[in-house]
Amino acid sequence: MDARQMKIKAAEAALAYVEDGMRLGIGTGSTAEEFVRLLAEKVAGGFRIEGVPTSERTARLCLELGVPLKSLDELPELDLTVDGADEVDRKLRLIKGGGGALLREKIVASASERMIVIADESKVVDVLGAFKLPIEVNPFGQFATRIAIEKVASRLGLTGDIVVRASGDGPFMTDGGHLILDASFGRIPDAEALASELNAIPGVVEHGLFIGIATLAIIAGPSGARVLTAA
Ligand SMILES: O=C(CO)[C@H](O)[C@H](O)COP(=O)(O)O
Repeated sequence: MDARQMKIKAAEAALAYVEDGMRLGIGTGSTAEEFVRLLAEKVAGGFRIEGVPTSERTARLCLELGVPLKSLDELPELDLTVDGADEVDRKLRLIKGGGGALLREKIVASASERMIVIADESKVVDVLGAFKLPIEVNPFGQFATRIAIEKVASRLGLTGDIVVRASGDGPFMTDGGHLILDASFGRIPDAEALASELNAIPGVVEHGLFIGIATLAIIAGPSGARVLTAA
């Protein structure tokens, strides 16, 4: 089974949790896009859902494939969000934001009763942090914000480069008009402490640590999909 087939397997398994009439948060990234494709087939067959996309990219795909969309303001309470992740640990703590959509992803998932993560085995880790932690920051005062992040990291014993994410010739801009700083901290032994320290920095809009948000993960490997619940 190749990488794409594993993503499809995880997406298929997640679809079994989606019920007719649900208000559904729809994630961003290549795994979430497999989910959108499968969902679109069900919708074409008469299945009714109302979707809230977590990015402009996902919104475009949904519209192209006929998945009905609403804004989060129209549907501020959702039944379920299905989304990918860059890392997931055994307590279902996540790093997200590889696709730069972490702010909307976190808002949508937090407005949902449940969040199901879909991923392949390569995303499961013992300790978060091998994937660079995306931190979304306001462009205003970005250097001051970076210094504040470095100070917080150093207090927690974390070091490593913090780099502005690029896109083409310029910086990558999120759907909300912010920058992403990718922090190469390596292993993050206390994700809760880092999350709350980052939340306290005014220029930090959001960060990619999702703690206490995911309720279930569907992890696909070469022999099929398995369900991961918080240890
Ligand atoms: O957080 C995300 C986007 O902001 C994605 O869900 C994450 O990057 C995983 O993407 P993929 O399924 O392509 O590996």
